[in-house]
Amino acid sequence: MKVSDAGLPGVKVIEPGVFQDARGFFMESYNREALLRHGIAAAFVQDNHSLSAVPGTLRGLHYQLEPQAQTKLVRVTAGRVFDVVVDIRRGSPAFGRWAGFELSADNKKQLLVPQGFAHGFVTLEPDTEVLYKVDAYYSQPHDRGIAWDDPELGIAWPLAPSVLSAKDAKHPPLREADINFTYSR
Ligand SMILES: Cc1cn([C@H]2C[C@H](O)[C@@H](COP(=O)(O)OP(=O)(O)O[C@H]3O[C@@H](C)C(=O)[C@@H](O)[C@H]3O)O2)c(=O)[nH]c1=O
Repeated sequence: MKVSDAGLPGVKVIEPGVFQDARGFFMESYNREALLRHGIAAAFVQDNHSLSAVPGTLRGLHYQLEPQAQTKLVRVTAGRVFDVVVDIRRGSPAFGRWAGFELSADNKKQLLVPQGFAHGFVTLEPDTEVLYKVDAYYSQPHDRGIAWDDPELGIAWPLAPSVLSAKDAKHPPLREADINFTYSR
């Protein structure tokens, strides 16, 4: 397993070791001890799985408020996404900065999204399936979003969304977002 820093503080790209043979492949998609060796101590409590049928489906940008903030470990098992994280921890030197990563069933890369980051993705292929672990349970009252097209974020999505939920069409820009994360170095 290879773990690399990925442009924003605490964001990491994880590349599991993949064993290919005549049957196909085998990999450990999650190993708590191996992640601990890289300082990733999140105690995951829930696994999520979504299917987006149409390329250009955009989900995001989502986060949960404290005390239900979530670390997310995101991967793709079918298709391909452009996955985006935004640092929304007030006081962070990277506040408002975004980073984007291609995650796919082929590259098997995983993205570690720390608490205090908004997260979203646009699918680049039909029938794309995204799986992710979270370390706090879903809580609808803590569920919040930021506009995917906030001009102050200036996210360079590789394609314009063709499918967006009614909820995701109505999020405020970061400047007006409800945020209660504290940044500590
Ligand atoms: C996220 C979530 C949703 N739900 C329900 C609420 C709703 O009825 C239905 C669909 O929810 P959403 O529209 O919020 O699903 P979706 O837009 O896929 O939300 C997800 O987007 C990505 C980008 C993330 O980062 C995730 O944390 C999550 O916010 O599923 C749960 O029961 N548990 C959960 O953990």
